[in-house]
Amino acid sequence: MVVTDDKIAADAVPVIETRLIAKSFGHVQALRGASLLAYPGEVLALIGDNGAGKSTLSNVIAGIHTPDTGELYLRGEQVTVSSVRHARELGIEIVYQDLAQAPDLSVVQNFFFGRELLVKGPLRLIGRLNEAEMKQKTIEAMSLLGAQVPSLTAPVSALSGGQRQAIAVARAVMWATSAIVMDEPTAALGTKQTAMVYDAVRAAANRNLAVILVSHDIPKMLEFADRIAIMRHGQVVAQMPTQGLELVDVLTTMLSAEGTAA
Ligand SMILES: Nc1ncnc2c1ncn2[C@@H]1O[C@H](COP(=O)(O)OP(=O)(O)OP(=O)(O)O)[C@@H](O)[C@H]1O
Repeated sequence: MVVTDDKIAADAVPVIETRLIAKSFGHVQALRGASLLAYPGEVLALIGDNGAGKSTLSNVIAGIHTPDTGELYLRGEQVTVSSVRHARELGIEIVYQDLAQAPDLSVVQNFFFGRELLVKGPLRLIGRLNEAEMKQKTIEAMSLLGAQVPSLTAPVSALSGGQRQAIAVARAVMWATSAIVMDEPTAALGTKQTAMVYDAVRAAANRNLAVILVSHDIPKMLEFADRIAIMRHGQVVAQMPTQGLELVDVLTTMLSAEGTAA
């Protein structure tokens, strides 16, 4: 079931579309024909019971897993995403729940990890990092999201979980040009820190990225997300706008949708 949303123009092209993606791990069929649409400027919550396939589908979009069958489309063009690096080249970033960052590196170094800017200019400077420009770009990205940290040069291990996660979101926003996939980005956080990350997520969507947000917090997703996609047994069984949607509707759909794919 796909319920159309008034906010999405009828001719809008999804940033991300998965069509009938299947993925098995040994004998476990994690995805059995998962079809999902994510549009620019929206937060799409991906919900479902444990083992429904949310992380696997996210990981396929982010290039971590290669699907066995099925297709992935980026702005209407079919793509084969061969690695996380390739996904990044296509403008798709992933933010993990485990605050995956290099703890001993600074905020700036984490922002530019693997993508360091080098000084341009005379031969004697070749190979040197352009620390001033990297710092400036980091400040811009953080302020864009309203994220604040005590120091950009201290190791990230010295920061709170919320600050680190806000950095991870800001970093993804800085590099993403199409979509950000977030797998339970607030799972390890307290209330205040969670609010900080949600603010950063909304700011990302406001920059016209599609944000696919895996979450177990259905009430929060009903309030926060623009649309919700429900997964069950490796399929997306419903996608609908959250406006006017009640928790009971979602739970009913989750329970009654067995065997029907979107
Ligand atoms: N790397 C893997 N190796 C083997 N089985 C896996 C692997 N990743 C996922 N699975 C299995 O695939 C199924 C779907 O898992 P997935 O993590 O995608 O579900 P999920 O909806 O994200 O669950 P949860 O909410 O518990 O995180 C599960 O049965 C899981 O055990």
